[in-house]
Amino acid sequence: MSPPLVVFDLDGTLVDTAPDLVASLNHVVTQAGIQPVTYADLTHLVGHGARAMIERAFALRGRALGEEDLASQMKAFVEFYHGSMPGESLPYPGLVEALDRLQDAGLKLAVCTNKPEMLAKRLLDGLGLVDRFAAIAGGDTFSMRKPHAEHLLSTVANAGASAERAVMVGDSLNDILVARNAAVPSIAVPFGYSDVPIERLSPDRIIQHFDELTPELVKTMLERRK
Ligand SMILES: O=C(O)COP(=O)(O)O
Ligand SMILES: [Mg+2]
Repeated sequence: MSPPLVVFDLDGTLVDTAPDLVASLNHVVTQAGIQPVTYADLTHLVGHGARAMIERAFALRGRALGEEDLASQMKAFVEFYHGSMPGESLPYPGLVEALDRLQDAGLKLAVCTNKPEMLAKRLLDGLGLVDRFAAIAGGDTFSMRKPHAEHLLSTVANAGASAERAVMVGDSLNDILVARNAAVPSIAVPFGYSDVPIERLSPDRIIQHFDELTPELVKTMLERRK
């Protein structure tokens, strides 16, 4: 039997990327003469990939971007964000200890994020976490992304695991939906960037802190789905 696999979302789940996302977004929007975005705006902006984030940030201030403008703003954003990584972004409290615990018990780990793969890998590398994961799939790794089941199922396959032995941990709607679409149990964390209280998304389990993420919890959730 293949070892259990714990698949994590990135922004708002593994890492608090808010300070650098806000700074990088504001680097592009202020250059375009638009009012800066705030931390409070992030719950509406993050979770659907970098392109959608930029489009939404401009739309917040009533500015629609054509394809060409969007592409050049995206390029400026990626350059700035990539160049400043890992910046002030930090893993959430207890995360590293939780990863240790899971790995020590023989569980495998993976990342399924809508962030572009190159940015996800660079960020995790900057934080010394990249080698922890058997697979890291971004929003542009496959032709489908969260909430499409294929994003999670292909991440699981790339990690050499089986969907029957996987759980998904995330902070917002697309994470809970992708898990449901792929028939994988979901664990939600309340400290990320969801625009609605996560209870409303009906995850299979909510943990308040990574201290609660144990091999036993994962195994219990996998048992229950049989
Ligand atoms: O919107 C993004 O860029 C990524 O968000 P995610 O890591 O929460 O999927
Ligand atoms: Mg997230």
